[in-house]
Amino acid sequence: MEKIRVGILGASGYTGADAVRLLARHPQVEIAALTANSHAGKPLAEVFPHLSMLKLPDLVTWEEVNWSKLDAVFCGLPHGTTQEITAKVLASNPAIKVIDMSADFRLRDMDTYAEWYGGTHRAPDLQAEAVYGLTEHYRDKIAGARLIACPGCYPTATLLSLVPLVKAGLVDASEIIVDAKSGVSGAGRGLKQNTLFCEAGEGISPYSIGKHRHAPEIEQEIGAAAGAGEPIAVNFTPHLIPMSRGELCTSYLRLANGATPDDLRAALEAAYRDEPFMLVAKKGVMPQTQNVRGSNYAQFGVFDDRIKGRAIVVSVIDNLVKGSAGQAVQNMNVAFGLEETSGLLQLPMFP
Ligand SMILES: NC(=O)C1=CN([C@@H]2O[C@H](COP(=O)(O)OP(=O)(O)OC[C@H]3O[C@@H](n4cnc5c(N)ncnc54)[C@H](OP(=O)(O)O)[C@@H]3O)[C@@H](O)[C@H]2O)C=CC1
Ligand SMILES: CC(=O)N[C@@H](CCC(=O)OP(=O)(O)O)C(=O)O
Repeated sequence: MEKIRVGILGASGYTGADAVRLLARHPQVEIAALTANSHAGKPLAEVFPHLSMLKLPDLVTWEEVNWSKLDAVFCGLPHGTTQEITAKVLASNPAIKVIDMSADFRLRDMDTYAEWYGGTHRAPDLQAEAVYGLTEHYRDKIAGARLIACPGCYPTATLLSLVPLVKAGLVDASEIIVDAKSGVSGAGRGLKQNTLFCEAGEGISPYSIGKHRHAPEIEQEIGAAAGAGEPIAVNFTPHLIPMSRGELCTSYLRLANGATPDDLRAALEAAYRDEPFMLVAKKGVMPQTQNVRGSNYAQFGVFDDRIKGRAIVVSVIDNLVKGSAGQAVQNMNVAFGLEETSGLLQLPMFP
């Protein structure tokens, strides 16, 4: 079988670089193009010395890429920039499969997109075409898709733990509280004051309280799991914590239809029995980010709440792997009919 020729847009960023790291060892992939913005013209090894052992094309601007020579494109670009670039890529080569790691194509409702991303979408036809790339729950659609919108890292961690519970009617979808923590790489490589060592180290800080753009994304998918007409409300608060990668989301849930926390754990075990990357912790075992660091695994734990009728679910992922580049590679594998775990079986790094 001929190798899939892949281009990675935004290879000088964190998600792009992690896509390079994974795809460089993928047996069915050839990395044929890498793009950057301010770093265009450099070898990737100059930006990321940890990848210096790889033979790779130099970084170029996306305008310099010959799309006719590619089969798949991974986009690790800032949201807002991806929609126009994707429209040009697909106009130039309609056969390319685009696997987008940005937020540009995740929200299906145009008004919701405009409200949370500050304006009208500039490629509405593509937004309508895009398939939400939460692999474990949209595998059939991803298999036939040309444009895959990979979920945000927080929605990935949250939805993987909650969708099976909502689908089974075990929790009240109108009262979900998600308390989320992310390592600093979640904010990208660009310089931002709050991610400086002096400001992010030695402390933990919430941000976007009550108004983070991942809340409507999580609600969209909880709504899809609950079914039309069901009331949905997700309270979502993210925090920045001083570690480079990893994400932990704690969901506080009201039980429904007489369910117990043990029923929730059993539902997750049943939903994910045959899933290669989903780990449901045994009763009493605490999920922690170190258990999945550097890997495409997600781990979930279900706990009793002291308060009757409630339960607490904890999920962990690596934001740059299952939360972006790894899930993107998993989606490419599904879209091209490859073994879904291909290139993704690295074990977590510990300590
Ligand atoms: N970090 C994370 O954990 C996650 C991020 N995401 C999403 O993935 C996308 C990329 O994130 P991340 O890798 O963290 O971001 P980074 O800031 O680390 O990287 C952004 C990349 O985009 C390039 N770029 C910036 N502006 C432009 C432009 N106008 N035109 C073309 N290229 C441009 C940069 O090039 P250069 O450096 O050369 O200027 C760089 O390669 C974002 O949409 C983010 O929201 C999704 C899930 C998780
Ligand atoms: C720590 C941090 O800043 N995280 C980012 C989320 C990163 C991500 O997965 O989301 P998108 O792909 O939607 O950007 C944030 O809260 O905006």
